[in-house]
Amino acid sequence: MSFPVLTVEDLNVSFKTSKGVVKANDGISLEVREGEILGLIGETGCGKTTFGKAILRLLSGKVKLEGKIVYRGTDILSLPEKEMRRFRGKEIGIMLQNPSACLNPVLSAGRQIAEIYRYHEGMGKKEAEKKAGEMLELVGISSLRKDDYPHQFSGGMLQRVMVAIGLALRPGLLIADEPTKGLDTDTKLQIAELIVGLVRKENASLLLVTHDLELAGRLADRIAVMYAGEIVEIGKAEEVISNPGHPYTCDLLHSLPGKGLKAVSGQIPSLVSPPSGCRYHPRCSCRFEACSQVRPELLKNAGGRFIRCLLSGKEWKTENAADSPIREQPAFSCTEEDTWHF
Ligand SMILES: Nc1ncnc2c1ncn2[C@@H]1O[C@H](COP(=O)(O)OP(=O)(O)OP(=O)(O)O)[C@@H](O)[C@H]1O
Ligand code: NI
Repeated sequence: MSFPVLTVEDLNVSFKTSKGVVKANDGISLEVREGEILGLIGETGCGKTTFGKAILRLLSGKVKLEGKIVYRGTDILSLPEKEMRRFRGKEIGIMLQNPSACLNPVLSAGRQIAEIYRYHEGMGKKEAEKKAGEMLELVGISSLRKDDYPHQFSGGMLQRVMVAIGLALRPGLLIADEPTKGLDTDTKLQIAELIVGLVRKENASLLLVTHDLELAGRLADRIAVMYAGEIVEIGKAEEVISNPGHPYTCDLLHSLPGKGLKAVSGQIPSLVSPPSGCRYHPRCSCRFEACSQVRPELLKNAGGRFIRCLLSGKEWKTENAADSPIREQPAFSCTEEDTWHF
């Protein structure tokens, strides 16, 4: 098994807001391994972008970060800001959501890429522009368009520019936050395949943040499922998709167009005061009494899958019966006859 390049341990991220403290990431632990594509999925507001940005310390506002983030031996949370600026893009690249907001509207695409080489690698103007042109070609844009401004590109083309920026310094890990959002189906797949192809060619790793489970199922090696600031399941992509271990993953699968389009019922929970016990219990069709009282841990099962659900644990306890399990529950199983394939 390949070794982890990024290890996140017990990451807590909270924002102080007028409505209270938002715990956007609550005890997240996961690793991204060398050469792997890890899909991070979950509904809107569950904390995916917060997680991606926390890795590169890009969060702003009244934010508190606790835990450990280590990339190839570098403890990111204790790097001085000056070193952090060198680290971003060079060691870990990031493509943030919404290219038109990330790109500078008054600089040409080529110039924005060239600036990266000038800043990080001290290249002269000519050389940096030549490299920028090569990078554009690599992502499928003619270098003849290097002097075009962001508004002259289509949505798909702008995403290609973002890919060029994210990979300009050949980082070992790329974080791509919803890189296909707002694109039509064909373009979506083209962009996702472009990113995956380039990452694989470099033997780099990819953290693919998306709420598109189908895309993650198709392209990722492993999938991590997030719910209300927590990871509820991590496992091999084909296993998570063919046999979801958490009721939430199962419900997400049923919400896909080809699988019934049954939206996950109930409300997305508040991250200021999340539900007690298992955070998914108010929406879970498999819940039993203990689910509202006992907070399940993320436990590894015999198949190497991590699942945070009382139904997948062998024994569980409630506050009232601290010493003995009240009863054994059958393991959760997703009620779907045909198997899932992407
Ligand atoms: N700078 C901030 N200040 C205050 N709250 C924030 C900030 N950034 C994010 N949040 C809150 O943290 C929670 C998680 O947001 P986040 O953007 O990480 O979710 P997400 O899973 O990426 O959602 P989406 O799929 O919509 O992009 C939300 O409740 C959001 O309102
Ligand atoms: Ni997001």
